[in-house]
Amino acid sequence: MTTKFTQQEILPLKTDVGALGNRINLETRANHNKVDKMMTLKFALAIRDRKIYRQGIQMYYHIFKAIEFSLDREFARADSKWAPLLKEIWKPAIARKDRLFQDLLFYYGEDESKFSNPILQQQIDFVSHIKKITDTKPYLLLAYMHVMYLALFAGGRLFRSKLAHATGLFPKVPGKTMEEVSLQGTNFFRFEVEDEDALRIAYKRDYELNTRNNLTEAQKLEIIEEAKYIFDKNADCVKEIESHNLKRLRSKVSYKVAVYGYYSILILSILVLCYYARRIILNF
Ligand code: HEM
Repeated sequence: MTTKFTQQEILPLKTDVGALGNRINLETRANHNKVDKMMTLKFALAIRDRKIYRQGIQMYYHIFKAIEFSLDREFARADSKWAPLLKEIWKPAIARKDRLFQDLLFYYGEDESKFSNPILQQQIDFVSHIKKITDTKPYLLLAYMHVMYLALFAGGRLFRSKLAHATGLFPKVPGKTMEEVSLQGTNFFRFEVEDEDALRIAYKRDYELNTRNNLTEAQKLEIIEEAKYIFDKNADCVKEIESHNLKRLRSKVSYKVAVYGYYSILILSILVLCYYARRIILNF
């Protein structure tokens, strides 16, 4: 992509409250701030531990896979009223499912069976919600197309710069530099285009052009409500990963306590037995 757009020419000003994207941002500010604070903390931990990091991107794999499945399903419907509008906005370079798949293969040692289906309940519920709700109301995909994909150009960029310095995340691979290895595990945050900003602006422009006059006010309000739900579900899924890890850690600790406890009691009993046996023998 070579075209350079100037932001002022193409995009609605942030103060333009008629633009659906701006309305979503305004109405979800509190939800965004909550998820932003939570994820900044969790991300700092995740990039120190490969296992936690891959759980995080696995969650996003399932979410983006469900969105892109639902988009493709709509595009394939010959009689779809919404497919032409959605196609005007959608850009194949923005798709994330396949890139996350590549990252996950890297982190799970090429074993697809370890991540192909969600196992945590919040993720299972969110995925089934996305597929179901967009089946009957395809225009709700517009909430996902704004919230999930534009996040990549804002918070996603911050994540990418932090990832570049997260050397502990990447394994040492003989014959490869750390930079080469890190490229294999960070496809999610990169776009295969010449000019990433041009992609973002074209996407936002087409979103605005196609949503301003082609939706009823009631549909716009539903999209805004769905956007709030998306932020809240993101937070729920992150919280669930944390409590899942805590549970596993606790069960490991209690297992150790149980095992060590058993051996300690055994050794103590042997010592007590020896002590009394010695006393009995000495008394004879
Ligand atoms: C550590 C986590 C995050 C940080 C630091 C962060 C940061 C940011 C920043 C700096 C902006 C630009 C604000 C502006 O231009 O006025 C932004 C916008 C945005 N973020 Fe986040 N964000 C985070 C997480 C998320 C998540 C998890 C989502 C979605 C689930 C999200 C969705 C969005 C959206 C939709 C926008 C508006 C983009 C646009 O209109 O172009 N963010 N974020």
